[in-house]
Amino acid sequence: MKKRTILLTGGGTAGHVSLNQAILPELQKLGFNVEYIGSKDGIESELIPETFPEVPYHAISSGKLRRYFSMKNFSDPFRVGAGLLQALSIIRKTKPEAIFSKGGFVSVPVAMAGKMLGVPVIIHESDVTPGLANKIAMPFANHIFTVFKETLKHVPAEKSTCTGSVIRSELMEGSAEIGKELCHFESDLPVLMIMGGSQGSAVVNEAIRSNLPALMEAYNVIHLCGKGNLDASLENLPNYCQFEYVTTELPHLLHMTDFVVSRAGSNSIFEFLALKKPMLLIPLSRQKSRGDQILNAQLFKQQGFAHVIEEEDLTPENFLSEMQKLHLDEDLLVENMTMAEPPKTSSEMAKLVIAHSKARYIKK
Ligand SMILES: CC(=O)N[C@H]1[C@@H](OP(=O)(O)OP(=O)(O)OC[C@H]2O[C@@H](n3ccc(=O)[nH]c3=O)[C@H](O)[C@@H]2O)O[C@H](CO)[C@@H](O)[C@@H]1O
Repeated sequence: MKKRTILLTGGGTAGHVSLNQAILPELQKLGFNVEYIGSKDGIESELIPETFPEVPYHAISSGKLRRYFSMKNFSDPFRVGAGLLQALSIIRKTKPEAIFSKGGFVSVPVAMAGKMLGVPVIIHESDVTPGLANKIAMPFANHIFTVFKETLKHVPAEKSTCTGSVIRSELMEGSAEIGKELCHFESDLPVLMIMGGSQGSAVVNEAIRSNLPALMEAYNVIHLCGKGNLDASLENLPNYCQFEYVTTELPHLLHMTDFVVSRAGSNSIFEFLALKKPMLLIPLSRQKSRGDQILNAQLFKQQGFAHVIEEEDLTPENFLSEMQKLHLDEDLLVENMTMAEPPKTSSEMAKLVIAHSKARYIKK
């Protein structure tokens, strides 16, 4: 019997791909054929074929939907239109039971095409306030899942459920020993991981590198600095290890980490919470975003999971004093995180997706 198909979509940044990476193998275990619709050159076009070479990857045209003026605002609607035609053709061929959309601009024409062809569309929103792509796609959705319960105020309540976070299972299974081999640290100092989101952050990189001598006295530093941001002059330092972007290494690096400094993208911060890593968050500012990371970070601070410093308040001097405060608060932060609601497993999330698809029964 031919396997039933689930179509996944989402991309642009890893934050719009990582949940798809988590549930994809679980959907396969449940007996479904999984196919992916992504953009031609977004991060998903690398991550999905690399991790799941057996999964058909359909690249479609996508255009950015901007809230500001750009000459591309005139050409991008045509790209979105082309993406819609391509998505319609892929959906007609694959006849999916459901489309699961993790957001990002590429997902908008896919959700629209799903609605036009009567395929259930399920959207996932991981930030407190919905991103522009998800906002546009919401009318086409049959159901919306949110990570934060506060998000339910910003989405149509009658077709939305808060599921909490979902963590890729491999992140829970790292080995600190392998992490140590990857970094070649020579001392036993505590390990500080820096993550500037999936793309790296110039502001976070500057805060770290301008304080490197002081930081290296207190920590072994793992710096995930983003594509194109390696600094050749910092190679071969004994307590500093920089990577552009890590994939299979991440679980091991996380397991050897004692403290984290990070942007406040939803996926990252829930991963640190699940692994109980005391974190100092530097959310993306309102000048550069809709302020979603500020809200994510504030909710984590209110629950006692994180310390937060806003980008505008960050100076080389107060960064070091914030690190000292984080260190002093370590036990309390870990205690609070231990009491947090555990994340959903990828398998539970995959079953929720199926529960909202045409296929309402699952192979036992
Ligand atoms: C600039 C921007 O638009 N940022 C948004 C984007 O962030 P971004 O793409 O940075 O998303 P998140 O922080 O949510 O997730 C990043 C993901 O990348 C992974 N990772 C990161 C670095 C690395 O080297 N290897 C690796 O695997 C993390 O483990 C995590 O799973 O999506 C988030 C979720 O919608 C939003 O909250 C952010 O505001």
